[in-house]
Amino acid sequence: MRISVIGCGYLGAVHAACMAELGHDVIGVDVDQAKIDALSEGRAPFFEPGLPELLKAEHGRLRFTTDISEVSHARVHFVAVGTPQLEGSNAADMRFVDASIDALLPHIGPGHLVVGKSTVPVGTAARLAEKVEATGAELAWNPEFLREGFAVSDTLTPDRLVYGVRRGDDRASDVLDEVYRRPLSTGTPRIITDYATAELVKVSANAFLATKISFINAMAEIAEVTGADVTTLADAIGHDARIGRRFLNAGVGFGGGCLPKDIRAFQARAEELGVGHALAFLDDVDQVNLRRRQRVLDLITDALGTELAGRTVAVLGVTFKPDSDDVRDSPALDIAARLALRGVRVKATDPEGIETARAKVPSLDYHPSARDAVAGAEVVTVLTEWREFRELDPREVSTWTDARTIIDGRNCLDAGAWRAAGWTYHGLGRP
Ligand SMILES: NC(=O)c1ccc[n+]([C@@H]2O[C@H](COP(=O)([O-])OP(=O)(O)OC[C@H]3O[C@@H](n4cnc5c(N)ncnc54)[C@H](O)[C@@H]3O)[C@@H](O)[C@H]2O)c1
Ligand SMILES: O=c1ccn([C@@H]2O[C@H](COP(=O)(O)OP(=O)(O)O[C@H]3O[C@H](CO)[C@@H](O)[C@H](O)[C@H]3O)[C@@H](O)[C@H]2O)c(=O)[nH]1
Repeated sequence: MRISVIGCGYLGAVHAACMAELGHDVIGVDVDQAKIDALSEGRAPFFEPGLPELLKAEHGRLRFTTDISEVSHARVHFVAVGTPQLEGSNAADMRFVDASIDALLPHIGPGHLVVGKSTVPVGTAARLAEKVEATGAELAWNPEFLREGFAVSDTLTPDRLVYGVRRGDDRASDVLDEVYRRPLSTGTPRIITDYATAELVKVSANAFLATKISFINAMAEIAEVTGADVTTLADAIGHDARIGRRFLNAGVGFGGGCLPKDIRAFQARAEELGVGHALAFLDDVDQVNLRRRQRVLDLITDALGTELAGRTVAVLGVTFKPDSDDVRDSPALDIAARLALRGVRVKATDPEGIETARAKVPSLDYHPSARDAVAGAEVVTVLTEWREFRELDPREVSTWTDARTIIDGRNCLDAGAWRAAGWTYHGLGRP
């Protein structure tokens, strides 16, 4: 099929490359010239495992452009532009979705299907359908559930596909079935529903995941005043199949370009709809999450005293999660930036996130390796659980620095091994 993908960021670039991998002819469009230049040269504009390989092996089926008129050759148009949090509000900023749909309209007509992938407030698809249908084209909403770090495999082998279509629009579902023929042939569940349900599936999934993380982080707060260990608690409750162990890792909490802004936008939309009370708990989910960042700052103050100016702290990991260079709403980078604001010399490192972090928080002292970052530090913190930090040998780290206080913001280290090597170990929600 001939496909266009409008918006080539973390979602769109992966989607475009994966659609080519599935055998489709794909044109990716973005307004960001630098991104398009990189993609056109076969370079991934951000770090995502597996994406460079797909960009190289595109078999002549993948092109990128800033010229939206080139989409007229395609028949299926995925919209994957950003929906960030509006400044000064919890709501989603819909400017990019609206602008991309307006830009598409002159180039589509009967036989074209526009497919929204961006995460949007419920009601968006119904609003946009009027514009799209006025050209003779159709609209579907096909929310995306990929995780950064696993974006390629999540797109090629999704755990489910959701199509939001106009009631009775079999053609839109048939076209999407054709697009996703390969994953469907391996038994991927597919749910065909209306626009509102599809939009809500997406934000409710993220709200549930955020709630699960904040639940365990709330237990961490209780563990901290009772001497209990939240990691053992998570293992124990996780054995109950109704609860499950995944997404019960207590630590500095959730960040990224999705969960934080999505739970806020969901609340904002519920308020607009007059049912804000139904999602009032998401405010607590957000607050529990943000308190975990303060907890790390408190542990550092406990170790160094309240006068932090002039002290030196090593921060291992600045991205919002491992295997990504994404620092959007990163708890790690937020903690580092708040330390720097208090006059701390923050020696930060990250396997892939130094440049993205530097662009946002230039005031940190960035280093290429953990060894360089910990040298001269008085406290060492691990704030993103990259494998190379999880596997640090505490005896070796002891030869790089005089520091003997380690704060494990992701509960990802072997506490016993660090203590045995002479370190004072602090996890989150652990004795
Ligand atoms: N990142 C993820 O893991 C992920 C997963 C599922 C869903 N989503 C959702 O997908 C959407 C995109 O997220 P992202 O992380 O890829 O954001 P992003 O900021 O990385 O990418 C958005 C891209 O859209 C481009 N853009 C903006 N206006 C445009 C226009 N008018 N025409 C063409 N391109 C335009 C931007 O230049 C940018 O490259 C959001 O709604 C997000 O919530 C993201
Ligand atoms: O037990 C856990 C699990 C995750 N996290 C944190 O939660 C955040 C989000 O993690 P994850 O959900 O793996 O990353 P994303 O790539 O942001 O993916 C989420 O957001 C995407 C965009 O909407 C969705 O498509 C995905 O399904 C959804 O998992 C990260 O900061 C993690 O460190 C925890 O603190 N504890």
